[in-house]
Amino acid sequence: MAISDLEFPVGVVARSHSDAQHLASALAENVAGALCAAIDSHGQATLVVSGGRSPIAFFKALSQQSLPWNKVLVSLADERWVPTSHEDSNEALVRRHLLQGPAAEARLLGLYHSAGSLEEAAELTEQALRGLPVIDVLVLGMGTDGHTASLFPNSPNLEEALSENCPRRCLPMLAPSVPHQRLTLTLPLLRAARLPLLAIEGPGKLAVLEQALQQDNHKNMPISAFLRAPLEIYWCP
Ligand SMILES: O=C(O)[C@H](O)[C@@H](O)[C@H](O)[C@H](O)COP(=O)(O)O
Repeated sequence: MAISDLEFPVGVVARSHSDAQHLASALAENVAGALCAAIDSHGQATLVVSGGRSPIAFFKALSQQSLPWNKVLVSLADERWVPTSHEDSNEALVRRHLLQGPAAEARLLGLYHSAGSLEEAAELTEQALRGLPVIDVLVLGMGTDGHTASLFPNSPNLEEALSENCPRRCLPMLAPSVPHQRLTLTLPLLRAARLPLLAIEGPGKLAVLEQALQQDNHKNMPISAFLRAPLEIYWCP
């Protein structure tokens, strides 16, 4: 099966790439172009990316793009509630693979805060995110359970985080995989992105995407809350 076999809502564009490196290069060029357009339009650009393993090639390709990186603010769709020195930290991943070379000049608004509890940390992140402009470019990933960001099925707070009028920008979440404690941006903030992109790889995730399209159940497969216009999907076998 290929992504061209799937039926998407109007306004959702899905493209297949020959392999992970070609996907990463195409995604990096598209994101760089959108960041430049945002800077031309309103003087700065806000990029929100996801963590995990898949984005590393994309981060490396994007970091080498020539653009006014000093006018770019980078933040995260979610974070593991671990110190930024921890190997599982998404902030550390972004600093290690994206904020290098030309992109080292970008500013980073991380989500991690040390606190007595995950809930207290989420409150601190909520305050910090009050300064986040409208997201110009959002790059989401997807897990094989249909989660995106840290919007995990069956997680406490999921219903609130997926609410269209959720008053919070950030909520604490629990993941089935370690590190269990997470911080996630919520649906209204993510959905307000001017250019939302989804990057997934492999036949397994394509099957999950097909299931999410068929079920259209945000609680069971949170990714389905984002399978709507405008969305560009990048996939490779
Ligand atoms: O913190 C994270 O892990 C990500 O933000 C998460 O939402 C990721 O996008 C998916 O879990 C896919 O991860 P992989 O790219 O590693 O499959």
